[in-house]
Amino acid sequence: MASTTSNPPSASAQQPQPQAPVAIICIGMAGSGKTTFMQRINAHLHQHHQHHPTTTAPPYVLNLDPAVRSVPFESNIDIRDSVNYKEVMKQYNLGPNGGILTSLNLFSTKIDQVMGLLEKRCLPQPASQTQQQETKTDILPSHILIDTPGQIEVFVWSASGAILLSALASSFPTVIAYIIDTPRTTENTSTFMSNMLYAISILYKTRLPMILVFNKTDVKAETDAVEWMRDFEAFQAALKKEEEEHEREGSGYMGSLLNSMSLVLEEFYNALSVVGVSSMTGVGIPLFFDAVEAKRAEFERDYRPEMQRRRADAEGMKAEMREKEVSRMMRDMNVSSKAKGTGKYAGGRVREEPETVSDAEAMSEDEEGDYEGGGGGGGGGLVEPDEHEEAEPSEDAMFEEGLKARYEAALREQQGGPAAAARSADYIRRSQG
Ligand SMILES: Nc1nc2c(ncn2[C@@H]2O[C@H](COP(=O)(O)OP(=O)(O)OP(=O)(O)O)[C@@H](O)[C@H]2O)c(=O)[nH]1
Repeated sequence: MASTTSNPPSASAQQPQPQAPVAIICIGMAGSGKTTFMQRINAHLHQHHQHHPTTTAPPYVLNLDPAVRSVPFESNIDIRDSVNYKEVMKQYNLGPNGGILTSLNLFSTKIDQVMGLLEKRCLPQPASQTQQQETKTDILPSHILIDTPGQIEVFVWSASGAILLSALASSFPTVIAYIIDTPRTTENTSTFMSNMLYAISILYKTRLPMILVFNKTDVKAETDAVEWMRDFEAFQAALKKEEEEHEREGSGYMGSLLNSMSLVLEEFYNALSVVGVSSMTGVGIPLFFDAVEAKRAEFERDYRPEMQRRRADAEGMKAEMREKEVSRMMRDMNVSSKAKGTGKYAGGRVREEPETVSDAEAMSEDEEGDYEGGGGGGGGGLVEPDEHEEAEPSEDAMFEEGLKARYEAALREQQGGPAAAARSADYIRRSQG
């Protein structure tokens, strides 16, 4: 397991300024201590900045919890500045969760502005702009801290959450800090397992590197949790002990499920960094920043190429569809060229255009004679009306219509280039009326 609990104290202070700051998204169940943790890491980075004012910048902070009454830290971007959660609840007649979700949806429609601001403040600007501000020596923040609503599912499983996360991860190395209330989670093995399964679902949904932050270690150390993760036999022993202590009826099913889960989850545990912290006292915070640095490297190494691959796949699928359209058009054009004289229809009659009124009259008389059938009239030139000839005009019309539709479709496909995020944002904007 990639536990960082035995790592040396933070080296982040001595590290050179990275190109792009790492975005730390704090996710945790209500009461896990997420906000206190945010406050603590924010204070840690501010303190670091005070010690190295010429080489470091304070973190850039975002609050995405619309329902929080007051945050004990200053945010550079606060969802509450653009969305009034209470008003949203009233206006849309929603409960607390619906209010948070709708507020996030409304906020995500501003994702372009948010990202524009973030990139302006946290990424090196093009030379022309920096030259204009030559007098200022801009030191960029090395961390972007993001607080999220305690209603995890509202953030992680909503379209707006996905939009915000994917927009962030496409501009910055992004890491999830999953905050866990250690005393509560290690109360028993089933609570522990439930929390781990929840963390897994977040990991697989967001597909971002994750650090498990066992908080409140001043109340209870994270050692039990770490042992249960490292050694499934230790977990199974704890489970057995619980069963004996409580003489649980029908615990056989639960017991064997938890046993099996502990084996299955080994792979998942290996992918995680684990740190024990106390947001109250600050113990373990430097270790957390070490874990962030490790995850930043992991993001660049594994996640970014994977993200780019997924994007290329999506683009590839679009290109494949376009390719199919083109080949269908080419096939149709081939048929058309045959129809116009190179294929089996080439022998068909080609109607000459009349040049004068008398020509036209003569031609129409000829035609009448032709189509009247019977042996009379026309002297030797009588031709049976060709079925194809009858069908030809409508086939042409159909072809042209189909071609037009396909051109339009191809055009739409080409113009449908905006990022999925922007499209979804637009969808949300429209659905909000
Ligand atoms: N002893 C101890 N208490 C903590 C620690 N971190 C947070 N708490 C307490 O846990 C409670 C919840 O903390 P919050 O930071 O409000 O938790 P939250 O996850 O942001 O909660 P929501 O705002 O409801 O999402 C508060 O009473 C904190 O004082 C810690 O490290 N040690």
